[in-house]
Amino acid sequence: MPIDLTNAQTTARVLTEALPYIRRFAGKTLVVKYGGNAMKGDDMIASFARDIVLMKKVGMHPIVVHGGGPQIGAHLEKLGKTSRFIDGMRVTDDETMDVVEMMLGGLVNKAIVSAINQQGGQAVGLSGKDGGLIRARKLVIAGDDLGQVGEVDAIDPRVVQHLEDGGFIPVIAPIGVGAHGEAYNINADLVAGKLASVLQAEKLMLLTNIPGVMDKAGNVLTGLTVPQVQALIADGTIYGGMLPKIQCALDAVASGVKSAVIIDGRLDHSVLLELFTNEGIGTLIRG
Ligand SMILES: Nc1ncnc2c1ncn2[C@@H]1O[C@H](COP(=O)(O)OP(=O)(O)O)[C@@H](O)[C@H]1O
Ligand SMILES: CC(=O)N[C@@H](CCC(=O)OP(=O)(O)O)C(=O)O
Repeated sequence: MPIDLTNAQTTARVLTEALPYIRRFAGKTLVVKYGGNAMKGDDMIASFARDIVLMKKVGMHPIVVHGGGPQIGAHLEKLGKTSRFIDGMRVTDDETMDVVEMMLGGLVNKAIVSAINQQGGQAVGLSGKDGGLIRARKLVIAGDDLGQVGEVDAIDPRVVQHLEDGGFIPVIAPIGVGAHGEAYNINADLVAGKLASVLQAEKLMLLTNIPGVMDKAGNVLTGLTVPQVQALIADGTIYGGMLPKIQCALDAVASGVKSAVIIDGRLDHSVLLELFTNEGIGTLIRG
């Protein structure tokens, strides 16, 4: 339900409710993964950017990791190429890798950087190649060759920490660099999860195009423990693109990230509603 901030009483209530959360997260790093399905159109990106800038202004350290799967797909289509996916990963030949690098490192990254700067923030766009941020190796799945699809080998967070210290908001495209300087296409959820672990982030927020993890009847499961997630995977309630996402969330909380949340990034102010209200939104996973 949208909040009516033209009403003074509502505004006062919202601010009173938000204050303890602002204090709690001040000075803390939060990794926000912005999925390609939640960035459909300038208004959605502007709303996301407003939330990120507000986080920064009240003293948090948001770090954005973005996807762009649909945007890559649309461009490949223009070139007459259709993608094949194995376990949610786009099989990436050399030509596809060029498009991934152009779309993620270029167009999508700069659209987010620009939107944040428009809202009064100071964003800096990076790919995993910059400052040696993401070292990657080829992802090997038994029986299949995914081409230039990578997995994270190591993260060197220094460039991100320098940007944080300087008051900038890092915006990271999920491209890794291999031992010989070659580019790898990495699922953005994987990068966000690993970065959150390495930075020991307070929270990992995964913004997608569904209201949260749902049960078989379509109800959003607002809170999940690790054993509950395992049961939902085992009985097939969680499948497809949700599998790598939930796995990243589990890995992150297992490695010390306080919590991970899967929320609907298409909602106006989804990030603020999750962070600053008692109920929050989406599905929260704790260790
Ligand atoms: N139990 C579940 N609850 C919600 N979504 C699920 C579930 N199991 C599978 N999914 C699928 O996972 C999708 C989200 O993953 P994905 O499309 O990869 O997101 P993104 O592109 O934002 O990373 C949902 O749109 C839905 O189709
Ligand atoms: C290997 C692999 O599949 N990489 C993804 C990278 C982008 C991504 O993860 O984007 P979303 O978060 O919007 O899905 C791809 O090529 O689509």
